[in-house]
Amino acid sequence: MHSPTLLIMATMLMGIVTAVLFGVRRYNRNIPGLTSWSWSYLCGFLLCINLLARPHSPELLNVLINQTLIFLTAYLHLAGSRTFIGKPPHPRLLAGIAALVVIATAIYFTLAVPHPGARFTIGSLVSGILFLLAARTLVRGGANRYPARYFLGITSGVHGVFLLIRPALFGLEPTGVFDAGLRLAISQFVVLEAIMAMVMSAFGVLMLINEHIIIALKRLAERDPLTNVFNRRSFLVLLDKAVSQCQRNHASLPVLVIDLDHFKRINDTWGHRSGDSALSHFVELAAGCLRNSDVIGRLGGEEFAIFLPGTALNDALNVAERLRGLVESRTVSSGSGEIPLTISVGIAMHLRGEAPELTLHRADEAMYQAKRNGRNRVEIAPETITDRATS
Ligand SMILES: Nc1nc2c(ncn2[C@@H]2O[C@H](COP(=O)(O)OP(=O)(O)OP(=O)(O)O)[C@@H](O)[C@H]2O)c(=O)[nH]1
Repeated sequence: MHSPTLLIMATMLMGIVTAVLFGVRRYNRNIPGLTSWSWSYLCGFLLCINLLARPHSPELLNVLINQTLIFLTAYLHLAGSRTFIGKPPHPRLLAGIAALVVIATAIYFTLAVPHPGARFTIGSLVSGILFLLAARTLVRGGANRYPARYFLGITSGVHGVFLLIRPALFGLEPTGVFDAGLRLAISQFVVLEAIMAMVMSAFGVLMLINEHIIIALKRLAERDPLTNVFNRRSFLVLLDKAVSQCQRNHASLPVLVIDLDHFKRINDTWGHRSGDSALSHFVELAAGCLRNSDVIGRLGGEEFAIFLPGTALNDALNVAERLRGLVESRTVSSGSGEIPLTISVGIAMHLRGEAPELTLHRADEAMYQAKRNGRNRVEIAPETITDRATS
């Protein structure tokens, strides 16, 4: 294909992808990495325009813009990938030094020792390394819940490797008609590869954004926004599953219902914000007492529930007592002062064949019994439901 046509095609594609990414970013500013990726594509788009303008602009200016944009495209791709994975950006000083080396060598190989091949090689090597670093970040990254990071990682890696080896392709100096033709074919392949890498990376970025939005929506639907534990609906779904599993494995399943004592008084005395802090404080303490397999949820207001799969009644009682003691011993730090807090806990063991809601109900009854018996205590539910007396 005609080289300028290829370049025009690349410019148009780059422009479209840049516009799409900036459009997505406008409505999703909290997606990590998206800002850097959008700017990376913008730099790629400007790079294409600069290449198109090469015959009509002063050489040094064109070369400087070119090398800077090549560096920025790759560096911002790396920065976006690191941010998305949750890593801090690379030290600015290091990035600044790398950029200076690229620009200084561009000036040197334009004014002092004119050598387009050397400029091309340095630009390719630096951006190749940056793309490989981005690939490593994405593939190794800790965010296992985003499968698309492998796609973007592999795409970045393949492009990075190609950037490293492509200067060697141009080492085939044209000495005759055949070599000149080969050289043209290689240049066209370089542009085609860049287009392919750009389109694939854009797919990868958009797939990652999609996965991020789906996970965020799922989280919103499943979690309590204040304490980040499961909401009532999700807790009941998980309890249902745990009941089936424990019945299959003949394992015990204690359910705890926990209520913060005199919570209204905390709100009335220290303010609603302090009440919110007390809720988060309790969840933090509870999380420290639980195993990975234990599940905590907020049933509503100041009432929480926990189930402990495979735990015997005595051990569940120990966990509940430990939590009760911990909450009693640690005041809630709020802007208005140190707030004392206690909890009342009810424990019910799931009975074979019993509906999960009924187990939860018996634990709730036991919790109310704890309230009636003076609060700041743990009660175990009988195996049958008693009528609730007023607290
Ligand atoms: N700050 C805050 N308060 C809440 C939230 N949800 C419910 N509440 C308040 O929690 C209080 C619960 O009060 P009550 O049901 O009377 O219970 P209590 O004061 O804890 O009394 P006992 O349970 O009998 O110890 C109410 O004042 C609710 O407005 C919340 O998300 N944040």
